[in-house]
Amino acid sequence: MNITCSHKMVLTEVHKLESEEDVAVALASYIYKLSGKFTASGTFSVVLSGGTLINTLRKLTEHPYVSSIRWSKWLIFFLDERVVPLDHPDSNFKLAYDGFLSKVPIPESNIYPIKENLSPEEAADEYEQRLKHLVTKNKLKASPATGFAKFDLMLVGMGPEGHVASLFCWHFQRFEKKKWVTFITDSPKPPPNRITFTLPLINSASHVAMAVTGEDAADAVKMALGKHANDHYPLPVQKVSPELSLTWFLDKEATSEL
Ligand SMILES: O=C1O[C@H](COP(=O)(O)O)[C@@H](O)[C@H](O)[C@H]1O
Repeated sequence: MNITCSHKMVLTEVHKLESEEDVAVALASYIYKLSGKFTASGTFSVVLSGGTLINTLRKLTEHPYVSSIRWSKWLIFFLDERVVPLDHPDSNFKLAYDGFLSKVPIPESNIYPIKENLSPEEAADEYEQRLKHLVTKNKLKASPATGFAKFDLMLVGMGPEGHVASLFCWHFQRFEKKKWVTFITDSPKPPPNRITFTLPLINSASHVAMAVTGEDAADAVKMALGKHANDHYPLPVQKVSPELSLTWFLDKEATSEL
């Protein structure tokens, strides 16, 4: 494991693990410990990405975690979402529900999917307003440093070209500075219509765990963590810098180019 500190004093840990199974085991243990810390005194706000991350969470649905985590204190949000009905095969909510949320006792009222039947722009605005309302009602913390909502933990996956959430390399959404949630109608990865947390919102979180597995991710992992990381036009993943800690969970294939 490597440990470094950036100029923002973000603790960065890199766990290079043997297999995807080892990543799932290590990620569950990490989440369990953080959950214990936050739920001892309040709620635990968790943001889920879609993609392979959801399957990597599978150990949480098994013994010993399923019966020992204080699930009733969890609040669930979505890092990005495809603008499709919630029961559509492309929906990140459906993926998360089928693979994770339906298997653990988180109260339905603590889960915050996007609203259906809105345009991408309307859906992004609606989600942002809902987050702001939750901050006003003290159901979500706010970052004193940025004023954005401060989620306790974001669980983030990465696409093979280094995208995180629905922030893609050659798309302007990655440079958004003011909005909390924005939208895209020409996503290079289908489906085209999506909403996404912006980098300032992502970087206001306390903790981010990056779970990245498989050979397809190796080039982007090299760009993000290798000696010759591209500082001139960094990949979206290289701009992830939460307030307290950034923890990478990688399998052997994902680190094969390091
Ligand atoms: O489209 C998306 O892609 C990313 C990465 O997915 P993966 O399958 O390569 O892990 C995902 O994190 C994001 O939530 C999703 O909408």
